[in-house]
Amino acid sequence: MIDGAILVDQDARLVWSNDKHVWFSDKQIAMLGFRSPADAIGQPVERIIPHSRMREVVETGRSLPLDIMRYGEHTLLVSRLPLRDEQGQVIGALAFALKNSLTYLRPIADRFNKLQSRLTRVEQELAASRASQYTVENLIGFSQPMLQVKRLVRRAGQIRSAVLLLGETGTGKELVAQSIHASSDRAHRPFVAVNTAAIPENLLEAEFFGVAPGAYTGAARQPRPGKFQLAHGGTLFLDEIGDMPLPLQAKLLRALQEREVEPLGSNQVIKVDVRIIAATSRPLAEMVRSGTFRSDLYYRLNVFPIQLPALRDRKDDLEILAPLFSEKIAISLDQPMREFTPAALDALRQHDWPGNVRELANVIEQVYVRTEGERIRAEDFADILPSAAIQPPAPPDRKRSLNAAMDELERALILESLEDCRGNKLEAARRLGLSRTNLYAKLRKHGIASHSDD
Ligand SMILES: Nc1ncnc2c1ncn2[C@@H]1O[C@H](COP(=O)(O)OP(=O)(O)OP(=O)(O)O)[C@@H](O)[C@H]1O
Repeated sequence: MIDGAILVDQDARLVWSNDKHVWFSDKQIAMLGFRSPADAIGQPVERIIPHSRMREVVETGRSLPLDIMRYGEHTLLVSRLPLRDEQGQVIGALAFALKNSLTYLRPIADRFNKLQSRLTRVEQELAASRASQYTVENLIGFSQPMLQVKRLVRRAGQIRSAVLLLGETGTGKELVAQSIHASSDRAHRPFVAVNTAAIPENLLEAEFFGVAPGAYTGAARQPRPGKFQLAHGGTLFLDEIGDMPLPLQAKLLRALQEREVEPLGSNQVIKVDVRIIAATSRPLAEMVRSGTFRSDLYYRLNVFPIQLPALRDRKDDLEILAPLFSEKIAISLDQPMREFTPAALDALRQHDWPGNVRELANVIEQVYVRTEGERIRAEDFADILPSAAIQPPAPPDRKRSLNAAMDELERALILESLEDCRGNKLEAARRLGLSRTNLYAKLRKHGIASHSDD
């Protein structure tokens, strides 16, 4: 009866899978550089099945007995169960999948598909809407920093306190805010986002608190609700909170403390019940010290902070993010999907990604638009990524000896490799094509400090 079954250990690493592989295609396995599905054993489950919820099962100990999910072209009915030892400790989890080809599942699958298309229609109608579109499964990544973010997101969904999201531009702050809302008990209520930096200062107050009818010349006769009123019962996402002018910070603090707002031109207050998620890419704590951000508002918002990692600090995630964006972009451009050559993935790892995941998506889109070919190769990034690694090496200083130039290049390559492998010398040696002993000798030769003995 079972079309797919997998077993993971308590760290959500794949321990076993049956030989039907409904969750992943041969193509996917090849893309990850594996020779056969057996090579996937021991890998974090999200590396093979990016949207997997098995980690949630091992981390929470709760089963997800009935879930309908789409994997590639299949609609699967998935049951996930935690496995416990005699003391009741979770030691892993088991998942079974049934394809909808089974006749007796047809009615449920048909109903699901019908509901799904109805949902897609409604979602399209609500495109500019107040419902959040993303859940924690849309947060892609299995690196340690990202797994920690997912844990905090789930935790934030269970509490009602304010959340402060800190992270560089493009690290997924809005995506995380939507995921928190979607996993909270306010999920069926509005999610309203307001970007402080995008609104002219003189309009901010009206935007936040609304306008009473006839409040000023030209104001409409109907009252105009502010974002607080629109988010009533749900979540208000205050993006770029660090850009909020000081006078408005005082008014915002008052609204949060009193749980009421006063629309512009009105002398009446309106009760509001909103959960606040604020975000900024600015150093808010420093701004408090320099007096450009109110400390009382900061403490009010900083109840449950979540720091989103920069992409350069979780480069392992590139290998799943890049193919996922490639697939998304191929679909949106109506082109066949292009896989990455290993050298192309390596080129992505060399880049520092100041614009983070948003930049990655843009870069891949540019490759699709500017280049041709079945696969994405390292050369395709030549005019797009300013990374030194993909540029031709700088012309040598003719006055130096060949030996000095070679030494300098060797030192730079070793340092770069160590940085990419986060100091893991065994891995760095493998990438450089050196034996471990040889690498150690070169570290000594170049005076590169050896901090760890991995
Ligand atoms: N972990 C992730 N998994 C999948 N997609 C991601 C992830 N992080 C970011 N993205 C994608 O990157 C883009 C930028 O994300 P988002 O707008 O949430 O970033 P942000 O931190 O709010 O940026 P800004 O500070 O510039 O507003 C979006 O398309 C989002 O879907």
